[in-house]
Amino acid sequence: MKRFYRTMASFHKELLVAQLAVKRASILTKKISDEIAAKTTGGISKTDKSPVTIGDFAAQAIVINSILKNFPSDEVVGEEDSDLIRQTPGLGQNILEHIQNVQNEDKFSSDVLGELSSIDSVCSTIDKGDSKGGSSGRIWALDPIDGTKGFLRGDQFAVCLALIVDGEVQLGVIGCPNLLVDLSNPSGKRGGLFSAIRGRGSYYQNLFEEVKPLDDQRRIFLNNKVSFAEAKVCEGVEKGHSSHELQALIKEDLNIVSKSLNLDSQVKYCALARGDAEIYLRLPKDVNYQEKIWDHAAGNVLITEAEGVVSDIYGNSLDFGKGRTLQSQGIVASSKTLHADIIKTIKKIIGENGEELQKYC
Ligand SMILES: Nc1ncnc2c1ncn2[C@@H]1O[C@H](COP(=O)(O)OS(=O)(=O)O)[C@@H](OP(=O)(O)O)[C@H]1O
Ligand SMILES: [Mg+2]
Ligand SMILES: [Mg+2]
Ligand SMILES: [Mg+2]
Repeated sequence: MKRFYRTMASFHKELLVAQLAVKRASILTKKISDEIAAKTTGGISKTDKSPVTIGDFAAQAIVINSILKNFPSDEVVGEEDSDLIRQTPGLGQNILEHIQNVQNEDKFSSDVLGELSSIDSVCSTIDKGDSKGGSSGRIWALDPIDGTKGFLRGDQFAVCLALIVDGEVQLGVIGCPNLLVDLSNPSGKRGGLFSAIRGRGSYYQNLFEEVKPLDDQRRIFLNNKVSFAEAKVCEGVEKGHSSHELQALIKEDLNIVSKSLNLDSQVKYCALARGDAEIYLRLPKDVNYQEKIWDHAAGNVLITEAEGVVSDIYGNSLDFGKGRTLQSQGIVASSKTLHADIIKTIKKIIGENGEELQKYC
């Protein structure tokens, strides 16, 4: 019965809510990103020393409020919590002001998304992202700003939202406020909205235009006609998030000659899905690091629905039903035609079961 429900589900309402909420959060974060680029604002450190900004908190509040207004029984796995806001004088007021500004600017979406009007409701909404995840029920995975380090540099970042049903990602929406519409035109327009529904395909439209029905958006695919000699690779920017050393060895072994595209956040998945590159390598920098589900859920369905493949570094598909983390190592996403050879090369370098992996971490 569950399987029947899944194949019949269209997720139309979920998609509309997700797209409008991601767009609203993207307008807000883009404004802050531009202020950061102009050096008028900055970030704060969490207890684990990773960065967080008013943008992360405000975006999480907006998106969770929108989801729970429409689907009150759903759960959310969100990256942030409100502890720091409650401990820092003035922070809550600052976040609320940003939220209210975007609600005014984006007023016509308020019928669907609702509005937040107090610091208390902002904090309690952020804390509703505390689901433990798991393999049953409807659970949204939210990264309000993925690539916070990129965001703080004025580079790439993304607002990422996915719906996981019974452990399987069914829908993903990613807003990329700083992504060029055309990578070959650096002074051109920016802003991409990427959406995918399992069984329906992956789609793209300009982020800052009115959200269109899927059929009026551009259907996108990975480039499946490219050899390693022509292939372009996406890698992260931060050397602490993936092993650039090991990635260089893999590229060398596969005779990949083109210069990598270094992009923060799930924008890497979006670049592949749009055909800007064919391979995404994320080899672990720490053997014990567990990737978070919100860092990969939306990108996962975007790639598979664009006729690509995503796996861990051993070629196994990713399991989004294990909790708040993926209990696997690293990520390899690529065109179908290239994936098996990439995994073969990785195993040749690190060993069939990663016996040599530690050397590169
Ligand atoms: N050690 C380690 N290994 C792997 N990943 C880590 C690690 N530490 C942090 N993170 C997560 O990386 C998320 C950002 O990933 P990016 O793809 O933007 O990184 S990068 O492009 O390589 O710089 C980042 O997400 P955000 O916090 O949302 O920015 C983290 O969840
Ligand atoms: Mg973070
Ligand atoms: Mg992230
Ligand atoms: Mg984040």
